[in-house]
Amino acid sequence: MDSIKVPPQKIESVEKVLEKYIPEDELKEVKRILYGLNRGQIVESLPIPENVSKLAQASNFEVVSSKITAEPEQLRKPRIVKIGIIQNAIGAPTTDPVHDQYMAIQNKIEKMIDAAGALGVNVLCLQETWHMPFAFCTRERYPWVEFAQPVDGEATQFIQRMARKYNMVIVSPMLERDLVHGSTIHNTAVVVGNNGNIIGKSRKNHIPRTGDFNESTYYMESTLGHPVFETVYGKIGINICYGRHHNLNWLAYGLNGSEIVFNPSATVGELSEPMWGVEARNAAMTNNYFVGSINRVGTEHFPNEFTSGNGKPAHKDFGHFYGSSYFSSPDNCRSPGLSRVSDGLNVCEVDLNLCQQVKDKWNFQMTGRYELYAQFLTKYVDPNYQPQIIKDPSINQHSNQK
Ligand SMILES: NC(=O)NCCC(=O)O
Repeated sequence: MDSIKVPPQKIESVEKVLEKYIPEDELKEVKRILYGLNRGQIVESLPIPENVSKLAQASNFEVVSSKITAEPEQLRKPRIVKIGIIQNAIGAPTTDPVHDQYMAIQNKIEKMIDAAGALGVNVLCLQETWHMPFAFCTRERYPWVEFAQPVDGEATQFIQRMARKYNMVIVSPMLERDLVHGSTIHNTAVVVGNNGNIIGKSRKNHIPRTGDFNESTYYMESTLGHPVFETVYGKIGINICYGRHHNLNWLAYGLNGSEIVFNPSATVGELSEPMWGVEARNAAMTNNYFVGSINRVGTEHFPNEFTSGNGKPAHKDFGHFYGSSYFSSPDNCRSPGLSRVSDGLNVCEVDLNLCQQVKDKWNFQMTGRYELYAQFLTKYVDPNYQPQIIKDPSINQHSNQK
């Protein structure tokens, strides 16, 4: 299909390139340096059962599975949770009728959730506004706003059915139309409990104003704070896409008690790919929770040209969404990633006890000096704030330093 074609020169993943060219013994060392160790070992990859492989092959998506463990404790049992993340291309051209496009994506997602169910996934998160193309580049209202749905609309009802079917908590990032507040639109994540109940919603805290990411044409920043959802499988926060560039945003989800933070995203190679493997890992390490980073995949072509005031010629696509969804662990290691070019399900079995164990080892919360920063930020947001700069008095005494 034209709208999701991937140019042949695109590499499938950095990992595949490393595995192809680096000899086995050196590869282990390269992986240790780049991906870290979990309790002294490279993160263990788990085999994919045949029924899941067959399903994935038939529906053309990749499945990756791994395991991150914690030390056994005397007083607490292990808290083993299987976390899943799904990345996908759109399912139909952006010129098709809105509801056909939605159904094409839902049909793909259903098979991937079936695979997650077969793997025993407990908590699953989909990509940012999973039920539509990421059309915000266009700044056109119609038909794109027609993809927006109320929190309890068709997309959520589908997710609720799947949650019940597999006893799974599912985070469903979607374009929400808030019927109670002037039918405004929001970039939202709905958290559906394992009984199919809607536990609540979180919204995107930071809206990008960069490149083609013209989302502020459609919706404003969240006013819901940093909610953390206590589910039967652990405490979950959702830091939607561009929020990953904001360290205080990650911090707040951590201070509210998250054990898993999802970062459902839509981002393109030219803009952010070197940041992708760094930001979430840093957040997991410094806040001592697991992070599931999800990026959509493929190139989405839109019918009309658009520009974004950045000097680029008018164009009809964002560029390539590079997928590469992966997990970061509180102990500095990370899981293997999904491909840069195809749909995929990444599953990681974790022991949530690791969060507390790493907190006790590094003491970042104890040494955090939050009162210092609270005072600083209070002063900083005062319009009369003066930056605390101590200038070298000798600077202007030298004629060559003006
Ligand atoms: N979806 C979104 O917020 N994208 C912004 C680009 C980025 O943060 O990489």
